[in-house]
Amino acid sequence: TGSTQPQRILKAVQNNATWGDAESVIATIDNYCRRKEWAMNVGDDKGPILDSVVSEVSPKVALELGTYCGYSTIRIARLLSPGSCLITLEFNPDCAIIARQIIAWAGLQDRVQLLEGPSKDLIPQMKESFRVKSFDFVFLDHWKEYYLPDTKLLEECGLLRKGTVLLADNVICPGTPKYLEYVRNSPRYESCYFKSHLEYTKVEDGLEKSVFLG
Ligand SMILES: O=C(CSCCNC(=O)c1cc(-c2ccc(F)cc2)cc(O)c1O)c1ccc(O)c(O)c1
Ligand SMILES: [Mg+2]
Repeated sequence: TGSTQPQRILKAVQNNATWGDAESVIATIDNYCRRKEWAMNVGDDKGPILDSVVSEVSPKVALELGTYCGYSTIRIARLLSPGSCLITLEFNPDCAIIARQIIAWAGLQDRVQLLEGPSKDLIPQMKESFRVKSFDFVFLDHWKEYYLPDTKLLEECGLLRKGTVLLADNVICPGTPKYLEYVRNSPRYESCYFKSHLEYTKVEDGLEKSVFLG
């Protein structure tokens, strides 16, 4: 029984990053995944685009779908102003265990709430159980075929407001054709594409930014 990839990423962080230093955690994970083993983090090519959108929105309440090891969780949380919070949903308990430790290593546990379970079950609980009025920013990075149903669920649950920004990873690779078609053709969204590359590779990928118009 060998180690899992999330366990190896955590070990790299514990061995190389500075406790409480989010930048060193991000750099450590990028170096590890570029040199040792590829992993599905948003990475250091798409990451700065994510950073610029988060900084522009400066959300008070943000949502991430798909935590994995917490790499993009940390990229987002390190840019939040005090008093703001990021809720991140992960369905895989083994990933959640690792992500909590990596988020803590970065010193960001006070701004992040990691919830375990399927997004389709957790999203309808946001208002009552987690006292969310609406989200200012949503980062979609979970199962690619769930982007569209979960976006519709967020709309139906009244969790999007005029101006909410959705940012979707992997719209080219692996691809999210149904989601793209929806946000690019719906009169309720203003969408634009940021061309980049699949993490740690030269393959094309990109982020789609979609503003909910209400
Ligand atoms: O995959 C999942 C479901 S959630 C992750 C969704 N994200 C992706 O699938 C995802 C995939 C790719 C990608 C993969 C192979 C390629 F050849 C090219 C691209 C890139 C990304 O940036 C992504 O975000 C999951 C299942 C069981 C578990 O045990 C668990 O830990 C995770
Ligand atoms: Mg991704």
